[in-house]
Parts: sequence; C-alpha cells; structure tokens
Amino acid sequence: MAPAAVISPSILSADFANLAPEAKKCIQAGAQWLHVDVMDGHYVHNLTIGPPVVKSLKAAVGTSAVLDCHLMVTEPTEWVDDFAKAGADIFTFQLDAVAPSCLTSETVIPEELEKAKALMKAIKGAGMKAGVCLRPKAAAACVAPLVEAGLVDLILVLTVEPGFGGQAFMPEMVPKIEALRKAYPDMDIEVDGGIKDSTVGAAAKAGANVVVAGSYVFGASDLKAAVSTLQAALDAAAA
Ligand SMILES: O=C(CO)[C@H](O)[C@H](O)COP(=O)(O)O
Ligand SMILES: [Co+2]
Repeated sequence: MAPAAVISPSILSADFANLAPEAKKCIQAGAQWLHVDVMDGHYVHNLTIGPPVVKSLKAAVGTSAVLDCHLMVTEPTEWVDDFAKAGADIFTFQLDAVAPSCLTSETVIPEELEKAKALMKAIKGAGMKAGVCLRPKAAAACVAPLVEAGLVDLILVLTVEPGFGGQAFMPEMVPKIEALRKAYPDMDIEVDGGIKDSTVGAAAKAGANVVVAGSYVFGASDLKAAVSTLQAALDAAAA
C-alpha cells in the first residue's frame, strides 16, 4: 500500500514565543506531523531547538501530532536517549554526520555503515522511528544497506543545504526523490526545503509523500489555506 500523505510544518519558522498555539494552529489546519529542526551550531552554523522544547511541545500537543525531529547535529548518537525521553516520535539524522563517505561515493565504507546501523538500532530501541537524511551531495544509493537491514522507517531528501529555513528549492533533487520512490514503493519519503505552492507539485509527483514546509506555512496570511494547498498537491499526485 502506498504510504499516507503527510504535511509536516517546520516550526523553525514559527513564533517561538508562541510555540504551542502555533503548533495547534497547524494541527487544526490538517497537519499530521510537526517538523522540529534541531541544529547544534557545529554541524551547521545555527542553534535552534533541544530536548526541553520538544518536551514542552509534546505536553502541549499530546498525541494529536507526530513530532518529526530532524537532527542536524555532529553527534546524533549522543542525543538519542534525550530526544526519546522528551517525546520525539521520529529521529532523523544526517547520514553524512556518521558516514561522510556518502558525500563522495555511492557506497558507504564498512566502518561508517556499522556506525549508522548501530545508531539506527539505538533510535528504534529507544522507541522512536528512525529516519535517515540525505543532504544534497549525499548519494541516494547509500541508504540501500540500511533499508535492506530493516532499519529505515523514513528517508528525508533535503532540497536545500541544511542550516536555515527560507531557502530556494533545488529542482535538481527531483530525480533523487524519483529514484528513491522507485526503489522503495512503501517507504515514507519526506522532502524538506523550499517547499511552497509552486514547488510542492514537483516533489509530490516525484514520489514524496511527506512534505515539510516552514516559511511557506508560517509566512502565509492564511495558514489553513497554505496547509490545504500542500495537501491538495499530495492528493493530486496520489490520484
Ligand atoms: O531542515 C531544514 C533546513 O535545514 C528546514 O526543515 C527547512 O529548510 C524548512 O524550511 P523552509 O520550508 O522555509 O525551507
Ligand atoms: Co528539516
């Protein structure tokens, strides 16, 4: 069965002083997940959200939304337990943070592959779903041994360089989404970066079933209409 269509607004573009009402507005507008961009000031030059904020968000939204945590951090393994305890539902890490060979080769070197597998086992062992994120330079083929090992619940395709919201969608990432959908018909494939009314169609047609949008949703004069536009594009691609 094809995976369900999901909208995951990135709270990176929300008003942090009003995070709970902002999150609830997204859920009322039809968003099923909330995307939490975690940046540690090392992997990227930005500092954002950590486990205490995830804990408060979980207390505010309960089970009405999946907390889709995207960790742009140098040492994801160190954060597994803290995010699990805070209430994260999905823990997605940057593959190149543990397996830098994915940036220069179609095959991850064995030592790095073992590190990625151990991390994913820890994520699942802590009760979260395990996501693997490919930044633009990371080769799609590198996820194959992880999928074959039954460790991948979600593949996130970054369509901007990691670090900031509000960047332009990279159309050259569309073939990567297509290749992953062809290889993994039942996998949750998430697209993240520069998604708005004019770009969501290309990502959805290529096979993404989960769309992240930050600046488009929170910058819209009508948040509900923005979420509906994204949902309509996913529905049209699935029809
Ligand atoms: O992971 C990210 C950046 O590293 C963000 O999730 C992404 O950029 C969302 O913001 P926008 O929709 O404004 O592009
Ligand atoms: Co993100």
